[in-house]
Amino acid sequence: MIVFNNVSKVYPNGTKGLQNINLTINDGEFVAIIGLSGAGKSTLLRSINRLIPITEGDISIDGTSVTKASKKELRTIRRNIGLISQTFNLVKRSTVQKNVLSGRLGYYSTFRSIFGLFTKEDYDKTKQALASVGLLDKLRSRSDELSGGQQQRVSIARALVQQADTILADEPVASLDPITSQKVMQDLKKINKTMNKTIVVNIHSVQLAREFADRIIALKKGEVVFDDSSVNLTDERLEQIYGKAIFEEEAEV
Ligand SMILES: Nc1ncnc2c1ncn2[C@@H]1O[C@H](COP(=O)(O)OP(=O)(O)OP(=O)(O)O)[C@@H](O)[C@H]1O
Repeated sequence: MIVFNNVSKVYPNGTKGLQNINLTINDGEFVAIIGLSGAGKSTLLRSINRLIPITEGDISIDGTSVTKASKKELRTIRRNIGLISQTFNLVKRSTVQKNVLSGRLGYYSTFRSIFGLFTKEDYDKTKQALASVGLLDKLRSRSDELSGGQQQRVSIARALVQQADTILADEPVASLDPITSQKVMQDLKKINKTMNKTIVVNIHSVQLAREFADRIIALKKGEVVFDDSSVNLTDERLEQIYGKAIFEEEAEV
């Protein structure tokens, strides 16, 4: 369970990224965060694993404060949170196998990680994870030989071998075509349902948010302006979040 308690973030230049956020994300939920560019989606998502430090309030996971965690505690917290981003963050010249294996690094001391001393179990887990995103046949391919959608699925596999309970996905489909976006979202949904992982995804597409998320949280200027089941995201609420322009844009598509 992820709990935001009166959380605010003011960037050093004075920009308010988040304003007094109170939220509870339960285990196994699939949550989409929507809102205009600059609304605070990335700030919210990246504050969960303290990639962005908050300036007020507290964020806790299963009762442990992320905000107050020591370096060592933070390492353990981060091991339990997979992060998927728009740019996939793969080592492009490395094989798919090596990229996925790197998800195991959080379990090892620096020494072992430098020398890549992985166990048979690590290799088996890598295969399983790649199979679950339909990419086992790419095990030995170089990552930059894969399409964008395949690379994103490799990054999902890396999060899976990490055996994290929570997966944060920051615009995971922003650079993918509509069909590939659907496939990646389906993979995330499958992981959510079959492995009971908590998924929090920042997404610009309201349509995909509605289709895949159980719960939608909308931000506007750093504040939560909608937090409800996807089915309750009516046109009226959408207009409050995005303004009238959203309907004009949808009509153009
Ligand atoms: N490092 C930073 N320094 C100063 N201001 C920042 C910084 N990062 C983000 N901001 C500001 O904080 C606000 C929230 O930004 P954030 O990136 O969280 O929005 P977002 O909803 O994820 O936007 P997008 O959809 O464009 O990614 C914006 O006004 C942004 O300009």
